[in-house]
Amino acid sequence: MKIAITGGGSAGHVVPALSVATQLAQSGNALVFFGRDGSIEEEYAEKADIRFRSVPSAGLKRYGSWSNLWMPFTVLRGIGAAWKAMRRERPDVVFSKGGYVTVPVGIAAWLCRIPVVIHESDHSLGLANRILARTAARVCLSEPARSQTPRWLARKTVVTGLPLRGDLAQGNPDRLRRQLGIKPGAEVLLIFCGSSGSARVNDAVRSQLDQLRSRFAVIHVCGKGNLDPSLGGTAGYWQFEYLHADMTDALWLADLVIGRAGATTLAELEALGKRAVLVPLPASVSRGDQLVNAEAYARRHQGRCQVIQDDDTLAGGATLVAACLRLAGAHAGFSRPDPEVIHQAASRIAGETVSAARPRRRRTR
Ligand SMILES: CC(=O)N[C@H]1[C@@H](OP(=O)(O)OP(=O)(O)OC[C@H]2O[C@@H](n3ccc(=O)[nH]c3=O)[C@H](O)[C@@H]2O)O[C@H](CO)[C@@H](O)[C@@H]1O
Repeated sequence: MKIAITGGGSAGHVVPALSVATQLAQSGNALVFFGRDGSIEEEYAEKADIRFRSVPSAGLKRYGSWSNLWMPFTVLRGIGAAWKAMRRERPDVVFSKGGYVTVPVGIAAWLCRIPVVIHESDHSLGLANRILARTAARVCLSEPARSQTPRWLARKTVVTGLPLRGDLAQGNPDRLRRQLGIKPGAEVLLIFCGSSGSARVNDAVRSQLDQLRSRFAVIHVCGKGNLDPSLGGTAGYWQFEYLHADMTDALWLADLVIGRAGATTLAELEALGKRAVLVPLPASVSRGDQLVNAEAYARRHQGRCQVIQDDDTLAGGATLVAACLRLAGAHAGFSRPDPEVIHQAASRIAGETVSAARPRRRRTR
């Protein structure tokens, strides 16, 4: 069977999309990835050796931008490009993980009568998924989204869970510890804010670096273009723009994590039983899903998670340090994840995708 995968804009969509893709490839399906040129999804598809088709797309900027005026035209151009590519590729089904690039791809698939299976990770459907849900053959949900889904969708929803990164069960923290030269027994603080980093959290961390270094070995993943060269060589502090293959080892190695509250990140922290200080993305620049994610996570992990708002309290970083120190002594409770559990959601979604495929008609010459 040939299956098209789409999803992108940020690793929170791309990492789970690739976990599903891996399951589909392992059962012998041919894959093609639809995403934006020069995007994070293209980078990941290339690394996974999946053929890539580029589709122009644009998302709605929530903070009122002139570029919103062009957005409908770009999406129309994207639908045209995706339609042409669909006609050429003739996939049997499309799996769509979310992100604005999925809108033109999903609409083109619908025009070509190719079934689309979508997945939502957050508590409520994102804008792209809200658009595609009407025509989708199936809507897969991670557990939290179940109660928030509109009734008219119930007929085609399936609770599958959130597909975790495929290598999450195979962390090798000692390898990374040795590579960085972190002393055995040192408490490790990992800071990463989703896939793109956060200038505000970076500033808060760097303004309190001495305090943090006095207690932790600090691994700071700060996002593209956010390295601070003046801090290069600082003892007990390692900065990275982004971690690819090393990400799982870093998650395993961490005793405590400072992060945003993207659903994919939280699912990883939960699977590994990590303590966390969460700074959810505020509603002023998002639909507010991270605020709900963070609150629910903190409720489930009382005493092991603290939520700090991304407002004036974050500035200066003192609250961040206080939260880290408070959680530093908490019970570690690292859980070695069961590989079967790690792959469960991805394999369920792969199953849903295959079963939603249209029956192949014999080609007439
Ligand atoms: C700004 C925005 O729209 N954020 C959304 C986006 O999150 P976003 O893509 O920012 O991030 P998530 O936190 O959900 O996931 C990040 C993923 O990137 C990986 N990673 C991160 C840094 C790094 O250096 N290397 C690396 O591999 C993490 O391990 C994780 O798998 O999708 C999520 C899942 O739908 C949503 O909940 C978020 O609200």
